[in-house]
Amino acid sequence: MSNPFSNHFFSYPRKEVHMRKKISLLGATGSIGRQTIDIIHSNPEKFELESFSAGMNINKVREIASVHQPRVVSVMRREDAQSLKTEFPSIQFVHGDEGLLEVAAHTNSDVLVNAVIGSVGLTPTMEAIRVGKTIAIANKETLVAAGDIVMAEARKHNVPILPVDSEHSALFQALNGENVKRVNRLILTASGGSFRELTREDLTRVTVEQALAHPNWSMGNKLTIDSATMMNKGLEVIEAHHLFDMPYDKIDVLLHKESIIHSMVEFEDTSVMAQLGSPDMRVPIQYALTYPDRIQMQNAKPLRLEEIGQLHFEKMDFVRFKALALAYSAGKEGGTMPTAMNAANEIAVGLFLKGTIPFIRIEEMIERIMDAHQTIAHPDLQTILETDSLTRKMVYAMVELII
Ligand SMILES: NC(=O)C1=CN([C@@H]2O[C@H](COP(=O)(O)OP(=O)(O)OC[C@H]3O[C@@H](n4cnc5c(N)ncnc54)[C@H](OP(=O)(O)O)[C@@H]3O)[C@@H](O)[C@H]2O)C=CC1
Ligand SMILES: CC(=O)[C@@H](O)[C@H](O)COP(=O)(O)O
Ligand SMILES: [Mn+2]
Repeated sequence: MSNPFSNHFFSYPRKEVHMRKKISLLGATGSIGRQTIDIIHSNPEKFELESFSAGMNINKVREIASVHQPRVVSVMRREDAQSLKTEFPSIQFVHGDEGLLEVAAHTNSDVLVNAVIGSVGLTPTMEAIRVGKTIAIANKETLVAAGDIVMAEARKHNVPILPVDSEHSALFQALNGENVKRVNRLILTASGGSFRELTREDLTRVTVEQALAHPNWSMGNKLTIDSATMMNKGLEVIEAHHLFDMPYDKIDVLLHKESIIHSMVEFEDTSVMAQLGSPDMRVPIQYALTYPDRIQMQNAKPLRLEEIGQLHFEKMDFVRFKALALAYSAGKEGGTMPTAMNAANEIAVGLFLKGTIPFIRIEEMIERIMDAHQTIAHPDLQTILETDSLTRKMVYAMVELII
């Protein structure tokens, strides 16, 4: 980059958002998806839902479709698409992987909000970048599985990748207008998740229900488990590496149980810029949609530090939170290793949620997959997709052997 103050994130002119943005939304029925719909619904003069995708929650699809009347909707199964078409004849219904591509890239939207869960978000994101859509990315697995390729494609097509994840939105805001060359380190805060007070011995006895009780955030099940294992922070370290082009030795994690400071940037002169707020994902979602402007938040939960009183910080313990150590190691290795780690995590978390494996086995399985994985350096998209698919099969085969 010739001008260090203007990478492709920060080169936008400072102006108010007057245009009514058309939005495509992957994962509309999920936690981020619903909050995105909430923002669109609260600001009809600013945003319009052009197209959306969902998986199996057809009742929620009906609800969103009847209120927003989008042009195109994708669902997972063909039979759902067919029956929805009879209920909403003016909407085009598509399905499956092709449907995700159609919603993400082939409708008349300005912005793709990628809020689907898992690396299934990768191919539609690549396609949306190729046709020049701005990407608001919540779906961290896409960047973990293929960050080098996604960011290179975004640079090639001059497409902004705007962070939605709360920590990355915080870093993005703290870096706004700064010289990224003067950064000492990025400091990602971590709540510690549902089991932050437990020892590793305690973790052998925890239940799915306990794991799903996050202390600060209401999120989808997979992410809530990732937060409890601390793999979420590992995925976020890799996400930050790609989004901000930052080496791993300049990305730290700090335990901060209140989730009020969403992350920080320390500069060479020792100044630290932090972004604070009540835990409310609508704030980073809306910021990604209005950037570089800001608009009022409906039903806001303003931060009142005098009511909170104290904020707490602790050094990260990489022995206790082994999944974070695995993620740093996968990120530093690069190539297909983060792809394999991510795929192993997705399957292992799914197995834990179904009650097939105990909580502590999640990280054990990831470690075994990483030990066995032969990293391919500088993979292309096809190699990434093959690694993802092969790793999933390997995890299932491993489970057959253990149970
Ligand atoms: N929730 C949060 O607060 C935050 C989330 N994120 C990230 O955002 C992403 C979404 O998270 P979250 O909203 O919690 O997830 P949810 O589980 O709540 O929602 C997932 C969405 O993806 C859909 N979906 C699931 N599998 C498929 C599939 N195979 N094909 C098509 N659609 C599918 C679901 O459809 P359906 O329900 O209809 O089956 C649903 O709409 C994740 O990457 C997460 O890490 C990042 C920061 C915060
Ligand atoms: C809200 C959000 O961004 C989540 O990804 C969050 O980071 C989970 O919190 P912890 O992983 O810190 O528990
Ligand atoms: Mn996060």
